[in-house]
Amino acid sequence: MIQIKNIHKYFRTKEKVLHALQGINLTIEAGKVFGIIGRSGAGKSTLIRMINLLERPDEGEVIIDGTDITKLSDGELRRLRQQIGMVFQHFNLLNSRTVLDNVIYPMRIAGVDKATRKARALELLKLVGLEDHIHKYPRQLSGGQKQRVGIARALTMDPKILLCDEATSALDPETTQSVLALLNEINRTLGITIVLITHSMDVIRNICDQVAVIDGGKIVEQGEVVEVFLHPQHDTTLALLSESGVDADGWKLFVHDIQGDVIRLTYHGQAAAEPLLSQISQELGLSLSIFQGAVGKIKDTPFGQLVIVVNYPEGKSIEETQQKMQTFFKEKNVDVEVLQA
Ligand SMILES: Nc1ncnc2c1ncn2[C@@H]1O[C@H](COP(=O)(O)OP(=O)(O)OP(=O)(O)O)[C@@H](O)[C@H]1O
Repeated sequence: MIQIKNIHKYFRTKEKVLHALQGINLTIEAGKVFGIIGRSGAGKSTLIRMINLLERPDEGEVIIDGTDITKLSDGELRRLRQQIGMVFQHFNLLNSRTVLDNVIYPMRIAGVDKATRKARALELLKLVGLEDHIHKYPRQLSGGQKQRVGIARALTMDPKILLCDEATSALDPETTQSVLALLNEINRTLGITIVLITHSMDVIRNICDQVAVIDGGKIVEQGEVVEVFLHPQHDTTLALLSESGVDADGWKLFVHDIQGDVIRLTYHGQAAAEPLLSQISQELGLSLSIFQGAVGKIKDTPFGQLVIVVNYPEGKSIEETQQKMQTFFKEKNVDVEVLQA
């Protein structure tokens, strides 16, 4: 487990002092994929680099499996860093060395014997799907292939933690998907904790279990990805979601044409597979129209979010029908918000 406790970081330049991280607290459970999202300059890189102390905090603690790593000696820190792999946005490969040599390199520095390091490199290059490219040089590879080399290299010392610093930002959408799928597989099969930073909600939605939203050096929202996606609280989260096409307020465009109650239904898991709308409309004689909808997957969880307009049948108590509708959705674990009545 990684615990970041009340971290502060200041950058001092000639002109000013910048308070880049302002009291960050995070708990990252072992074996999870944890995403940190924020805009440019929010403090993401500074924060992720605290986890292997490439950046040192001015205040606060970074505790990994019970040890405050800010208190380690240089030798202890060197050993700890071997357990923390890192993947970079621009791959950071050695251009004059082959793919195989790039992966062997960190093991050579760590003093692993020749036969072991070659066998391990070949095994990892197979894992990332590059067994046919081992004698090529980085310039002969696509962006996605270069990142796969970066990932293989990060895994050489059997790390417990993999830090991904904007690992897919330089890649096109299709290649991004395949690299994220690889990271997902590594997390699942090897049980490695992954911490990634990104400015893309799609990356978070695809592979993260938990997310923290950082803005101006502070965490403004954090939680399970499903919760943060479906019930965002902070303006920054809403803005980031809206930029990635999840616009919770689109229905307002039609507000003047709407007659009836406007209701947002949010559901995930089992409820996504049930014909809830036809069931409730038949049971209570409701007239329902869908004004806005999003259905999809958040990591492995199917979800749906619908904005519907409800008109109640004549001759029955509206309050009673509303009550029955609320009870029905509650029993099905569907969250109901009345947006306009
Ligand atoms: N070594 C440094 N010296 C001075 N200021 C720095 C230094 N490193 C980062 N900063 C400043 O700290 C703030 C946070 O930077 P950081 O790189 O962590 O943000 P980020 O969210 O990763 O941004 P990006 O997405 O653009 O990489 C920024 O205002 C940045 O200019």
